[in-house]
Amino acid sequence: MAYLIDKKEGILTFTINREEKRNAVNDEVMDGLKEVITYVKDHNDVRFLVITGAGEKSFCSGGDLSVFHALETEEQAFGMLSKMAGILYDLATLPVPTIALINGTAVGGGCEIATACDFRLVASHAKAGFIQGTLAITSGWGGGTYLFERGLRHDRALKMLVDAKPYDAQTLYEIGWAMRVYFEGTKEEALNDFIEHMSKIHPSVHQAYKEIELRKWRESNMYERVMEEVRTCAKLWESEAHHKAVNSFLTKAKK
Ligand SMILES: CC[C@@H](C(=O)O)C(=O)SCCNC(=O)CCNC(=O)[C@H](O)C(C)(C)COP(=O)(O)OP(=O)(O)OC[C@H]1O[C@@H](n2cnc3c(N)ncnc32)[C@H](O)[C@@H]1OP(=O)(O)O
Repeated sequence: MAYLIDKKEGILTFTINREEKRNAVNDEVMDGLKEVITYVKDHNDVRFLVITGAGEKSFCSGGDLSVFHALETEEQAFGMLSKMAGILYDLATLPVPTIALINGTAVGGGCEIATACDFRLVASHAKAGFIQGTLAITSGWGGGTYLFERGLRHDRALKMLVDAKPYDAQTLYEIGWAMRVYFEGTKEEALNDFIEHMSKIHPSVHQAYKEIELRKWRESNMYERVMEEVRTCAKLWESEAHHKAVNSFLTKAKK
């Protein structure tokens, strides 16, 4: 199975389970993520939604290029990008705190998933970056739009996007993208430590604080802004430069 779902004591954990592909996102992962988000929306027994990746190497390496490389035109790319952008918008607007438990490398769309979450807990060996620029595209799942909403200094957020390279955990903490870096123990221990105090607060309080942020997003047309980001990426997607870069990654991997 491309993903695992676990629910214990109000913590719903979604694990991308494609270690051999560095937890790249395919349609099955997208559909699984949609399923858990819908569950959280429709039930009141979830206090925290946690997203993580299987193994220690990777949180998520973004879209599965071996699958999505088949999408050639702007229109075809828009279909895939807008599907995942819609899922991440639903994730970002959930009424419960969401936590990206970053157990390893988070690049491309993986960095977007993490940025759509409220909190980013990062393993000290992990790296993260919006590497889409190296493929001659921008972020296309809304991640750029979320990054500018996450309170990082504007120059740091913009640099992270235009650098298009993975940053180490210390740098991610210094620029304000990572909330905490964990150095020892398991990721589960790091998570438990992180939510210990929050768990004691009544869920209605968490919900009320999240609503404050969501009100601001609705007023500033957040959904429309995310979809504009998707359109921009879809336009770049059909360029020769993009297809050449992806082809080069896929053929390099096979050598
Ligand atoms: C499509 C949406 C778009 C968006 O809107 O954001 C994106 O997500 S674009 C970004 C797509 N992602 C990438 O470009 C990252 C590609 N991967 C890597 O750079 C590296 O794999 C890594 C994540 C830094 C890990 O490096 P390493 O540990 O050295 O592993 P390998 O490179 O050897 O990979 C092992 C294995 O996994 C396959 N793989 C990795 N990432 C992807 C991917 N995103 N899509 C498909 N396959 C991927 C890689 O090809 C290797 O496969 P095999 O050769 O068959 O073992």
